[in-house]
Amino acid sequence: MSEQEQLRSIRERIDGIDRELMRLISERAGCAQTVAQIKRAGGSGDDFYRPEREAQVLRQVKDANPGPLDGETLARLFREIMSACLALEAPLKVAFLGPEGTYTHAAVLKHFGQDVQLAPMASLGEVFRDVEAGSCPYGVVPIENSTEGVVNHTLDLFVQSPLHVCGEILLRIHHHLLSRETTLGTVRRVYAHQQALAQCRRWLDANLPQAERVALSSNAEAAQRASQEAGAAAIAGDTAEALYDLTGLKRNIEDHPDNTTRFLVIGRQAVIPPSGVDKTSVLVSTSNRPGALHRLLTPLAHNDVSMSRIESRPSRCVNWEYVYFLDIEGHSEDPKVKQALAGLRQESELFRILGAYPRAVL
Ligand SMILES: C=C(O[C@@H]1C=C(C(=O)O)C=C[C@H]1O)C(=O)O
Repeated sequence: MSEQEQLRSIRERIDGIDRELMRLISERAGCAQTVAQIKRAGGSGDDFYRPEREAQVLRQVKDANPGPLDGETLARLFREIMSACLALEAPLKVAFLGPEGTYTHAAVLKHFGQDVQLAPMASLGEVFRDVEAGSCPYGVVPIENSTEGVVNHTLDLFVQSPLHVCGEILLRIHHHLLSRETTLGTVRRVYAHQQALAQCRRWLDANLPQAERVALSSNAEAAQRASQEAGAAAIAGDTAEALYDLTGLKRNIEDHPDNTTRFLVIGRQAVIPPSGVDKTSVLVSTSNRPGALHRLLTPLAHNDVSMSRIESRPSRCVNWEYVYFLDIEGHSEDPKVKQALAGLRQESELFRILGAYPRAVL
């Protein structure tokens, strides 16, 4: 067979597979519509999103992946199929720290897929308020970065808010130097969010020591300025690069190659049913007595429950008193975790389960 004949034959096979895929995806979408009818009849209101079920579907895809695509890639494709199916049941609107082009925007798309409705907000406080008021059922906020640490403002907002954590998103952060300029030599000013400036500090010191660094409220705003100003560059990611039509003067300038930001999905739903691989976040406080923190954490050790994170913040009520944010492996309804939480509750003055939710799959 000639090369042309071989290609024609294999492309006919691909066409056949695509028709079959189309039929199967449409059949799947029809099932999602039936699910919507059942949920409506059961009085679920308009919130059809089920984080635990979506996490299970994505995990099954990764576990059963026959190759040659890697599990992550296959799961991303299924992420988009589910996003389209959910949009058919009822459109899902998500508030996030805007404007469009921020890393939080990228996190929203990674977690909810392209069919989500975007509601960009001007500040973290507005994201919380919008979800509290019910304008959006869910919101997405940054909580910590592997290089720069915790986002204190988000933690403080949780203390005041009745909202819960419904999910987490891990996003590898790649920073690019974007500009209208074509060489580093003509860049006199670099705009970025203060976190991005910090995450690229060493690269900037080595490659643009003379350029002025200007912190702005978001990387997207930085990209917008760089697109309008001669001699300016911005540090931002892929989403901003495409949106503001800038060229990447230098790509991946983050000082740590595994630079990752963790985001939380916030919502009004108190506890998400167990997905099988979950986390629980709690907010506790204790009096300022010797051994208080030790006593607080003892129930976790006694019940063999791992804590993956602890952060402290000033209580803002009494000087030198602190509230603690704990992330625990497992779901608040798992027997071991339930017992550990009961012990923790007894030892603490303030105790609130912020949420139990699926661990990030993608
Ligand atoms: C179809 C459902 O509704 C939504 C869509 C899902 C999907 O397409 O697989 C999964 C969970 C829900 O967010 C369901 O609850 O099963």
